[in-house]
Amino acid sequence: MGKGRTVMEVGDDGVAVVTIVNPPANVITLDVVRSLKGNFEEALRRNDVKAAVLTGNGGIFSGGLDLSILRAIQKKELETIKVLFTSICDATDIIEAAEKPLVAAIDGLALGGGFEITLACQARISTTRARLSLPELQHGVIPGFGGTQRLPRLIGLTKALEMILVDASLFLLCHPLSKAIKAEEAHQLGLVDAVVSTEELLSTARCWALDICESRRPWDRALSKTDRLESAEEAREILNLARTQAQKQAPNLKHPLICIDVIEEGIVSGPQAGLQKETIAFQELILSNTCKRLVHVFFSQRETTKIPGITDLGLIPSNVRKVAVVGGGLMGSGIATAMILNHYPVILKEVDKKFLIAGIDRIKANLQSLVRKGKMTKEKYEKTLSLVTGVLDYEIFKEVDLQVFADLERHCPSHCILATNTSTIDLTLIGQKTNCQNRIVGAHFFSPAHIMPLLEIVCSKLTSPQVVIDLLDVGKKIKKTTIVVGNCTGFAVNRMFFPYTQTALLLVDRGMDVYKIDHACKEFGMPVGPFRLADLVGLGVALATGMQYLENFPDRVYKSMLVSLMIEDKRTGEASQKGFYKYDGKRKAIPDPDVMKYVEMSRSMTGATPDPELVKLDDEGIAEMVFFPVINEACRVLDEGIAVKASDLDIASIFGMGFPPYRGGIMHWADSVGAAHIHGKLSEWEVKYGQFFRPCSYLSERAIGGVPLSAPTEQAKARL
Ligand SMILES: C[C@H](O)CC(=O)SCCNC(=O)CCNC(=O)[C@H](O)C(C)(C)COP(=O)(O)OP(=O)(O)OC[C@H]1O[C@@H](n2cnc3c(N)ncnc32)[C@H](O)[C@@H]1OP(=O)(O)O
Repeated sequence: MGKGRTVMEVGDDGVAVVTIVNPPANVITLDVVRSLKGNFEEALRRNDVKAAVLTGNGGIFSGGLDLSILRAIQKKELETIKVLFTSICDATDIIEAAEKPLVAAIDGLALGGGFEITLACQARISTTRARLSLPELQHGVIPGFGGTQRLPRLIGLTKALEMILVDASLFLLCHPLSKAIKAEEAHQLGLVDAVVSTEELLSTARCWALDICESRRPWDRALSKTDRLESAEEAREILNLARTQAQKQAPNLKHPLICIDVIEEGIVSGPQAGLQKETIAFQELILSNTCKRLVHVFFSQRETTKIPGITDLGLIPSNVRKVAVVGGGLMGSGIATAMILNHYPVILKEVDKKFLIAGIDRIKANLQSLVRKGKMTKEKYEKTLSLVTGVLDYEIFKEVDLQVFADLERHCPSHCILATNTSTIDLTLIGQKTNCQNRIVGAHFFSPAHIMPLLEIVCSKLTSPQVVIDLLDVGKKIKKTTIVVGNCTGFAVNRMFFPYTQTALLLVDRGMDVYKIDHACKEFGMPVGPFRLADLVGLGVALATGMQYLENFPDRVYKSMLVSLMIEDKRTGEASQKGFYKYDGKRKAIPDPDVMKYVEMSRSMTGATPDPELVKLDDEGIAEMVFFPVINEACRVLDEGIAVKASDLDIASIFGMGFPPYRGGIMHWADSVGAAHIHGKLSEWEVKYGQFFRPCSYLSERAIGGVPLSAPTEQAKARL
């Protein structure tokens, strides 16, 4: 938080090069800002300095403001907020008002506050690998170092909004770089003045700075520019459209709307008024629950790869170079696509030619969809597809480093990792007939595997730490968020997911409307409700998973007949165009009154009587009933040691289940609601509706002891 610095070197040409040094990401801390300000003041004072260049050390310009500053402010550990803003405003004011030009030399990433500082410079030169982005909204804040005012003035309102707002329903799950502008595009937009090689970066920036100084190039001050701004009327229309979109995409979030108001203020009342409003809004937003939860998500996501007893052993990842995928069905082809998209050559093995062609066709379809969406060029398509080799035998398996399981021990080299994508089957059973249990690991992808961001790495007690390290490395290279979990039926994500549908089925048997439940879950922030989800994955899969759970956790499975009855009548979900909804062939889900027929049959078969109290529940009440059993199961997962820490379950729930990130993840949200309240409700429902709701001992003990559900076990024990 308080580390990092800038260093200044003055050359014989009269150019001072100021470099941000704060590895690994050159984040902006108070020390960096103070040092930056000190360097500029010195450069302005010195007679031997005519101009300055600002750059970052080690191939990255800056990863933006140090997010732990936000966390410290939220925990009230620090009174830095005013100091920080005064310093940064002073620094950008100095840059912008200076009589000596400052040119930004950008190599690699320039994100958030780091990028915003470059906008106050008189010019920006970048390398070809530069990527510029304003990911602040992903953290529940808005650009706070002048970005809301300078960016629209440099590239126009439409493009600036595109960069700042992203798709509000998706941005919370996106990688901060997913909407980053690449060097070439930045150049076309006029955001970057020249794109050069890494070797030429500093020399070009120095010359550019001197050229400005000697009036051979224009002296651009972003805040005084108006030529790229739309007319007042056009601006109003664009901003209103942005508001409508933001509200539609993320109705539970306020900060995208606040951001639009701040931008508008600058256009209506001028840049100084805009800057002032930006500072006030930024400071208020830091203390919002949304920001607190999203910052928690940022750090929790990075914590998932820190696993005691595995990642602290000093092991170095082996270089996995080639992957074999056995089976080209939906999952296999998705996994193969995820691999080739990230440059891994893949051998796809099938049992016969027909299946092999079908598997390759699925991969082609996955890639073609990216081409259609403009995310991949035709040339890249051919190159990517050429990384797949289809085979019908094991001849070339001797070359592979990682294969997605069958009992192939004898066909693969002795270092090969054998990874299974099973979502339920016990790993030790899978490896029973091999002599390499230490190389057997679960690589649980979520469908569609090339799109869903989570990879659950499942270890048995026999899996070697090296294998986990290697798979974590592959996971990072294929851009997945990874969580490492223990071995049990359903692992972490599916175990938490199961009660989601189960409670919904129970509620329907007790009188509630199918669509009311889905609606309440969507209002809560889930991408789809439990019934729409069941249609998506297929009712057959939902039933089979139910059977697995019945076998393994019979005490907490609610035995509804609804899904079986619908399957019997060939209502199997979206694939058959009817399930809990009817489908119009264009993926639109339409509520179907016919579903009531099955609901009534199910109610009479299970002997469940509608409960008038339940029928009256509002959206919030329904969400509690659906999610408290999910929390209960998450507590069991933690208690059994399947997950290492509560924050891993937060990440698993967000990236695997679609739990709204702005609620901080399942355990973080649970603690905000309070263990005592959750425990009280579950106990009440247990009495009314049966043992399905019985709170587990972990939850009961913590509720009684007043210990947060996400507190580490030792802390909990110490306090109990
Ligand atoms: C006032 C302003 O408008 C407000 C802001 O600037 S808000 C901040 C905007 N910046 C961002 O959102 C960028 C956040 N960072 C990232 O997206 C990614 O870390 C990155 C793309 C920079 C690098 O990714 P990658 O190479 O995969 O490395 P990653 O593991 O994520 O980060 C390396 C380390 O830097 C830390 N880090 C990176 N950016 C950070 C940031 N902005 N604040 C604090 N720590 C940060 C990470 O926590 C990690 O630390 P660790 O090794 O102790 O876990």
